[in-house]
Amino acid sequence: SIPLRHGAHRIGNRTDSDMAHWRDYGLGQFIHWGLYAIPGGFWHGQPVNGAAEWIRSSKKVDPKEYDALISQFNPVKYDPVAWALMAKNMGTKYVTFTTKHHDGFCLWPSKYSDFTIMQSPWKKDIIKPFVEAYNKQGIDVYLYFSIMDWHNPDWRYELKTKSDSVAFDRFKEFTKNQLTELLTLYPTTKGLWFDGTWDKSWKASGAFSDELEQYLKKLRPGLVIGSRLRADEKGNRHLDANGRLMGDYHQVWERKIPETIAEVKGYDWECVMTVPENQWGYNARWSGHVKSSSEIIEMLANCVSKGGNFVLNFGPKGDGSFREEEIRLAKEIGNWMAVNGEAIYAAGQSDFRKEDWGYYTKSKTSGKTYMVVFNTPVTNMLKVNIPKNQKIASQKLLGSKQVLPLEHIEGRMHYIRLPGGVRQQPAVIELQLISDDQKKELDVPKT
Ligand SMILES: COc1ccc([C@H]2[C@H](O)[C@H](O)[C@H](C)N2C)cc1
Repeated sequence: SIPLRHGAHRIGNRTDSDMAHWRDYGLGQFIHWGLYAIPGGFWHGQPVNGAAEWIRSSKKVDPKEYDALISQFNPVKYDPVAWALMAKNMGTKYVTFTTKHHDGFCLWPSKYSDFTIMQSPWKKDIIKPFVEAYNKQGIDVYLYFSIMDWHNPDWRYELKTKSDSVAFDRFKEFTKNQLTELLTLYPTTKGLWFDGTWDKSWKASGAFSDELEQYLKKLRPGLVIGSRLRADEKGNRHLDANGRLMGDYHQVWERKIPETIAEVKGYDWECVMTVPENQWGYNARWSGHVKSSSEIIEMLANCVSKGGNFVLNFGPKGDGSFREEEIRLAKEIGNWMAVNGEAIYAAGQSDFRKEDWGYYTKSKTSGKTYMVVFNTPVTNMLKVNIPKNQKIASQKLLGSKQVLPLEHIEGRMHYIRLPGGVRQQPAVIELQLISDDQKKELDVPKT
């Protein structure tokens, strides 16, 4: 292998309890909120193509004109307690919240910037009440932080000259100071979600990114940081020059889910997903396909069946309220999670062979296996191929606890009959399994 000083420092996944807790989340919420929510995808009354939180860049807005949005940021409907309750009712276990997106606007009172919530009419810390409200609901908080900062004059896309490097050295110091602020002001933060690290300047700063990660983890032992922060000294991201993951989990899954378990490569991972095709910040005009709760629940089960977490994004409006579609989605997902959460929470990949009707998950706590059924066959007969020396002791529909008929076909092939009827959401069947020898004991007639 290639000798690296700033590549992966660990072979395999983290084995500590903080990471085990992260693995068990199942369902998370992402929230993108900032100045971009004010224009909401429109500029001078015209819709702007691209993601709403990128409007400054995609519309090539004059920085002074864009930054002037700060004088309009007065979110009178911002209610972090209500936000946290909506997340709780959705069944959310962790939330990732934008502290600073690419535009450089800080939602916390940073001492190192003149472009923060304190210079807006709101004049109060947004992050602190958010963290308190979510933690009160038992939801862990992760902070999103964009390294790329369009507002900071020391930001560079690439380091061409000596003066570029001098400026970028100031920028790196600024970055480290802001991250220190965040971990100090919000000590219950469980992890940092980095973004804006694809440019040449950062890819040339592998050593710094490595030292920064080690510094942050020393400041907050147990902190969870994914693979979007680091570059190795050769400019590789996510995987180092030896193909090893740099970071605690794989963050490549942005609006995409691994097709096969092989693509997961055994790493911890999460998928982050938007409701419309590609809008993270509030956009007044959602065009293209908007996902239904059924589609989202299918993605959630898909991720958990492959050992990952699924994080759904919400983009509050400039005034701090949520749009109707997102409120409805949170409710519908929450209704399903209330009945079927045991198939998602502290669950992961099962050893059953994947079938067409949907996904298997396996609970790490109950040991039970779950069938999350999306595509009911016309026969209502669900194929189940039981792994070697295992037997199904019971098969019940979650929610109704109804025992379903099990028919042995041949060998390890069985059918479970799903009750007919039209369903809006996937059905979940709980399988209680026992090993063959256990079954023999059970079969021995009591003397
Ligand atoms: C260049 O393509 C990009 C760049 C950045 C993103 C940002 C989005 O603004 C959002 O913050 C997402 C999590 N992030 C990857 C998305 C696509």
